[in-house]
Amino acid sequence: MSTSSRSSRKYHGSIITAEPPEPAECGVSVPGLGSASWCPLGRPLSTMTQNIKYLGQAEAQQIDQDLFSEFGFSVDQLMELAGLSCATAVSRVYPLSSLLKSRPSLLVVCGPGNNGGDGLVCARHLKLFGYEPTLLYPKRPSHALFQALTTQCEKMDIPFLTEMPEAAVIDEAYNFVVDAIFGFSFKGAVREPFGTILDTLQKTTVPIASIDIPSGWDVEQGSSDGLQPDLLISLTAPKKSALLFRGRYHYLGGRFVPPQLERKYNLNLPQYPGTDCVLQL
Ligand SMILES: NC(=O)C1=CN([C@@H]2O[C@H](COP(=O)(O)OP(=O)(O)OC[C@H]3O[C@@H](n4cnc5c(N)ncnc54)[C@H](OP(=O)(O)O)[C@@H]3O)[C@@H](O)[C@H]2O)[C@@H](O)CC1
Ligand SMILES: [K+]
Repeated sequence: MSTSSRSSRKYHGSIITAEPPEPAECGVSVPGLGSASWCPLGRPLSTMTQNIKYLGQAEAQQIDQDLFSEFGFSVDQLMELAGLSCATAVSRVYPLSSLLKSRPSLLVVCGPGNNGGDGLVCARHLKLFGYEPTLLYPKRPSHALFQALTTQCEKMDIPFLTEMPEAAVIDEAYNFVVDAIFGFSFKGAVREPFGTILDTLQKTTVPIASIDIPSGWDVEQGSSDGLQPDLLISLTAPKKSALLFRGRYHYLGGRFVPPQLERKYNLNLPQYPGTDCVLQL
């Protein structure tokens, strides 16, 4: 199991990036973010983002409900924006020009809920951005939305695997993995087939980009021996477990929160730059 820490994880044969800066090197002024300060867990927080609210599981689910009921959004509307944010963050962190493998290949692993739906949307946008995603979608809900998202990916010639490859095969074939298995509704011990899938992901050495929450982590408490993604894309607002994230890149996405809802939950969201749909925290 690769429970590598922020500073020790090495990525083999995939991405050209410098080693992440040690925390001491992060405590400097970051262009565009103002001067950084430190949270109790030792992660730098810019003055712009240090008041951002980290959500508990119930609160994240309540906000989700409010968006759909009180504020009148549909799931597919928000999922499209969430998935686009994820594809945008991924392309910023792993630009096509940085990939070492001859093809810009990546694996997207999707779970049975809306986090998996975000993964399907993300894969579709990454394909439009010039990447070559492959999907693994082992447990597909019968809901029409997920069937439509699957059809859209099939029609864009995104291949679907029938089973999870071995870790060594993933390292060989893909530049990185997008983890869209579980989001803020994950609870309890991991059930199959996702236990085996997560075990395999932990053995890979290519970078992992997790959508909303590193899959398998408790939404509030995290998981000290679980997945350690390189990139985390928090959607709407980060969840409490994000305070324990030790990867190199933390982005915020899902720029669809109405100001009235932001005020209701005191989210204190940072201002997205210009028209960007993502923001690096
Ligand atoms: N408002 C927002 O911010 C927006 C949020 N969005 C996204 O939605 C995500 C939340 O989606 P969600 O509520 O569908 O939950 P999520 O975690 O994907 O899946 C839960 C499913 O997983 C399963 N399962 C659970 N525990 C398990 C276990 N231990 N072991 C095995 N399986 C387990 C269980 O399925 P079951 O097994 O019951 O079929 C359950 O139904 C959120 O994180 C964000 O990515 C955007 O799309 C739009 C705007
Ligand atoms: K995830």
